[in-house]
Amino acid sequence: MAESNFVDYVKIYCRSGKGGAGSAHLHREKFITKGGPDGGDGGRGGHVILRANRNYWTLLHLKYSRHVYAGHGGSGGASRSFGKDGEDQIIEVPCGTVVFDAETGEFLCEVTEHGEEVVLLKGGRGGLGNWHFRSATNQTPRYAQPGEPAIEKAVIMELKLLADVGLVGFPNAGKSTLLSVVSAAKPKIADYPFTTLEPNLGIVSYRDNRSFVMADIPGIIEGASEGKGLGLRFLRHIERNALLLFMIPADSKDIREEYEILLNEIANFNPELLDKHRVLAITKSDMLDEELTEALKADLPSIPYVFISSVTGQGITELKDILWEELNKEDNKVASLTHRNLDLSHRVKEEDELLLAGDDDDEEEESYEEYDWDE
Ligand SMILES: Nc1nc2c(ncn2[C@@H]2O[C@H](COP(=O)(O)OP(=O)(O)OP(=O)(O)O)[C@@H](O)[C@H]2O)c(=O)[nH]1
Ligand SMILES: [Mg+2]
Repeated sequence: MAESNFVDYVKIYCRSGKGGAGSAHLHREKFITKGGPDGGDGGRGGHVILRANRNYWTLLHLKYSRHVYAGHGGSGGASRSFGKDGEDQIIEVPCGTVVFDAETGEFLCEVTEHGEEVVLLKGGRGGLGNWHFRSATNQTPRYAQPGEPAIEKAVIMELKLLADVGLVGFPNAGKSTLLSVVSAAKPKIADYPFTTLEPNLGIVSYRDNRSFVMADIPGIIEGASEGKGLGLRFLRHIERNALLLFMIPADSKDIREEYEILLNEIANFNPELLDKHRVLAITKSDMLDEELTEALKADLPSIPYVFISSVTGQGITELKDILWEELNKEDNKVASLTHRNLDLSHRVKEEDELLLAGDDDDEEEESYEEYDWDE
């Protein structure tokens, strides 16, 4: 298989900048040999900052930037001159990026709104120059604070697509076909299971220039929660959707049973998914006549439903109406954000270990702890 452009997982080694050292300079002039202390403060070390940018849709641009180093703060100088602040490093990511500690799997932060910024690693504070340490007993202190040390951390970034409607269904149910008729997206469509191997997003335009986002994900089969088929890895992309659209073909052996299986699989992945509003689309309804349609209606799950055909266009407008109505219900305004600690162990590759092992840089340790910054 060709290498995918859809990157929803990267591991990056980040380091903030250390604070610049304060200066211990003593003032000197032609006729003043022992002037007062005039050492300036060190500059702040650069932060590593995460910023959401809606122009990115994947983490592909970060795939090969395995190290991100912010600049160190400059040292303070004579005449109370300040050291320069270290340069911040800004990592631009798509909205919906979640960051975990690569070693512990602990949730660190996430950004959802365009332009939202989070300081991932704080730069070290600059040390105070000796000028600050004058006292009645010591007019010429010869010490100054070192800068605060840098922070280093390997992080894992994961992308959770932000869509309003997530499509849930067995392979071949017609999910991608629907997306292709209601949006400009051009997902691959074929008459065999598992055509879709990675999520597709499409913008569905609705009346009066309104729109919503639909996510087409790979099909789910019974046993997916135990790893069958493509497993449930892609289900995290519907964790934050406001609404789940179940898609079951009209020629399904048993619509109700298929619905129960799907429900069960997603509940195994994350029970919170059951809190979401659900709508059922019976797809490929062009294969039905009126009599069959009525017969099927008699035994459907009790959620809003609509018979659709992506081929003839039957029910598509009605479907959009139902989706829009459900999306805008009072209790459905914000999709709940889940911060579960994902088990990342299966995704850490050997090369990542090598990458981490090679990162020891032997910088001299400064005895920073002696200084109580909060005093
Ligand atoms: N008759 C009919 N066939 C349809 C309709 N929608 C989709 N199909 C056919 O069903 C097959 C599967 O469609 P896809 O859209 O690829 O199905 P999918 O749910 O995305 O499948 P996976 O990606 O494998 O999970 C294709 O051969 C489509 O042409 C429909 O409304 N009517
Ligand atoms: Mg598909």
